[in-house]
Amino acid sequence: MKATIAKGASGGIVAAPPSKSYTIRALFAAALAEGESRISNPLISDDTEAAAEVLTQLGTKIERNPGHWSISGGLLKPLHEKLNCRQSAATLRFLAPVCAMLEGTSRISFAPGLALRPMSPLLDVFSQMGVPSELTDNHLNISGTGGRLKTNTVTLPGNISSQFISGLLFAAPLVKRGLSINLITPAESKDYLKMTLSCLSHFGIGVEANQELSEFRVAQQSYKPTDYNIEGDWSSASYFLGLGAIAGKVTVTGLNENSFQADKFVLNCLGRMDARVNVEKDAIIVSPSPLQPLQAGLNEAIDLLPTVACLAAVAGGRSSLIGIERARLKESDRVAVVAKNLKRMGVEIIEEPDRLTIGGGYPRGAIIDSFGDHRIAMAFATLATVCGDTVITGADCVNKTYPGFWEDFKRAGGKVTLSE
Ligand SMILES: O=C(O)C1=C[C@@H](OP(=O)(O)O)[C@@H](O)[C@H](O)C1
Ligand SMILES: C=C(OP(=O)(O)O)C(=O)O
Repeated sequence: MKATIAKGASGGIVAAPPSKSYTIRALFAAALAEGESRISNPLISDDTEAAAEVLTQLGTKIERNPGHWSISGGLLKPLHEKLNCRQSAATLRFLAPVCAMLEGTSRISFAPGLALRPMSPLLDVFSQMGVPSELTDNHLNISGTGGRLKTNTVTLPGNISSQFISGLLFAAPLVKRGLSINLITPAESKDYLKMTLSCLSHFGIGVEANQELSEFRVAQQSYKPTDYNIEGDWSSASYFLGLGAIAGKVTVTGLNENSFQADKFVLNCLGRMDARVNVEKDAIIVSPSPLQPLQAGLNEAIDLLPTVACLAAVAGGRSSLIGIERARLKESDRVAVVAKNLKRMGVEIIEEPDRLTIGGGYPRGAIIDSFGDHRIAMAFATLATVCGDTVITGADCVNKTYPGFWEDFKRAGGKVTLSE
């Protein structure tokens, strides 16, 4: 599908969709809790459907009602059909450790693109545990040992993906005599770990963690069923907060100002760029104004790279974004793809392994290759409102986390034509 973007966006009001990361966390916690849990305002997208599907295949009952899902969990057992994580790395990295704690073999599959993303740190942990696993292309077989491990202390790096640690934290309560997790390099994306700890606590799981989030102790314990409301997604909201800053006044509702979500950092970036931001009780209003260049480290809000790079492309000066190397390990090599597409728009850009230097100015219309990456498509749709004459290819990739994006883009006054 192609999205053709015309110049200008008059602005409007957009309700932030529910958080993808919290929806997947709540689904896993509810599936591990024996009894009935209720998840209100779940995100329905390809990633969350993948999580719901694999958990259903393991025995979770999910009843879909208007506005909430009722989850009957607690009795997970591997079947013999493939557990397909699709493109969702969070689903894969949370599912694999849980399957390692079940009795019997789980056969996991995932989209070819996901096979290009790191999994070895988790496989190394399974080897430490004495849990046999076998990864071939986009298939992962795990012979679960029912929580009986060779060791109750495991180590792994913290600077490749926080999802490995989150996945181990979800599985840890199932381990006989509990599990200790020690990071051999400092954790990055720490806010995502805070999201995991917060979700676990809500479902009755206590975790002892040190201040640096480099050591975790989890006793063997049972998840407790509960009700859980999903807050608005700051990553998805970032595109419309940015649109307000560069095109037309946008009001975004449904965001939690005190959220643990990493991408709340977009407010910090907008503020430092002199954007006109007004935070009200249940609304954030951003109005167009000349933007200042930005020097920022994004290693703790890695999904913001496309959004912030596109804002920097219209700032009055040269911006520098560092701490971005992990963005090369996402649905695309986002550093390279952002650089390639900004160059196509005539934006001056220097790409280095862990830094993008962006000369702000006046981007021109171009053909933007999303490389199938939802965050590339959404960020460049925002930028394209300043110049128009832009076609984004593979525009349906937004379905991974934001199926309603193009409708909301129009709601924010954006002018887009979708075609095959
Ligand atoms: O735990 C999560 O829900 C996520 C963690 C982040 O990954 P990393 O920790 O690998 O950076 C982020 O990129 C991803 O979109 C969602
Ligand atoms: C990288 C992302 O998700 P995941 O790692 O779960 O595939 C994302 O949503 O940008």
